[in-house]
Amino acid sequence: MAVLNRLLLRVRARATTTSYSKFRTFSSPCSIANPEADLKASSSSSSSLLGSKPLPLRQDLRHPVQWVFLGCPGVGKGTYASRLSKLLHVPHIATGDLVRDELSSSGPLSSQLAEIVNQGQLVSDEIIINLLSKRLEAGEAKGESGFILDGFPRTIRQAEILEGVTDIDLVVNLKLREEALLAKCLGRRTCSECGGNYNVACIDIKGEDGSPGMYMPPLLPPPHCASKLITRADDTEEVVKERLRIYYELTQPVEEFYRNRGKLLEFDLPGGIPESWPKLLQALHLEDHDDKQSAAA
Ligand SMILES: Nc1ncnc2c1ncn2[C@@H]1O[C@H](COP(=O)(O)OP(=O)(O)O)[C@@H](O)[C@H]1O
Repeated sequence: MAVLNRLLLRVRARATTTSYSKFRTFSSPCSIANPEADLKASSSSSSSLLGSKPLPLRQDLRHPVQWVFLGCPGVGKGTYASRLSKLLHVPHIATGDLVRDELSSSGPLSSQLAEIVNQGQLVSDEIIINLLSKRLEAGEAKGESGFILDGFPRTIRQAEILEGVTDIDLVVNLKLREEALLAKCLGRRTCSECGGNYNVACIDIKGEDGSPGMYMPPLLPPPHCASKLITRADDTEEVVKERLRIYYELTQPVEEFYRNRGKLLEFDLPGGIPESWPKLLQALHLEDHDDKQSAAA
């Protein structure tokens, strides 16, 4: 990660340069252990890797992973990325959190960011790379290595920048039925004291015309958080719809970018956390991982 950060800093310094290919200087320490076995395993799960290259799964977990989580607003990227980061002992770096931290500070960017974020727009690549570099720098000082990125890259340009500075091992594309996304965003709550994330939405989609139903129970806060819940300013119906529109326009092409490189793992969430978590672990070949209970805590 130290190298990634140094390279991102160089990108930051040259934010106006259009070609980033010159920053491609090293490859990931992670290796593919058994792509053929992985191909078989994945064809029997709810996930699929549609790229032309062998599956980049079952990597050597003695090395820290370098993963990216993609998915629409409300799909649960933060929830699953954070659980996996505990399991794999790598930092979960969510650019949305970095933006919100900056927003709540009295820093010079704060009011400029508020306007952009509260309209559901993306902030500039320059600002995001700046925030990401700072976060990586701080992590490096603490001895962090590897990462699970959530919310970055969000545009083809960001994906090209990232591809130019490091080797991403795997991109997990979380997918959830469209009907559930808006409700999930509108139901999101955070405890203003402990930062715990909850969801008060109860998703109950009835199966019809051969399509299966889906039930996602609310994730309710414990009593000591219940009176301290806050809602994100950008989780209003109008803004969520705009964020979804922007996702389809600017971020969905990033799926194709990684699919073409054989790095994309498509994972359809079958329901709530109790149903989805074990299946996700299975798709990632982590079902036997020693620490999986602690990650769920
Ligand atoms: N990689 C990024 N590029 C540009 N803007 C970003 C990026 N990551 C986060 N943001 C800004 O932060 C906001 C919140 O991000 P996030 O929490 O990831 O939202 P979501 O729930 O829509 O996935 C985004 O709507 C956007 O304004």
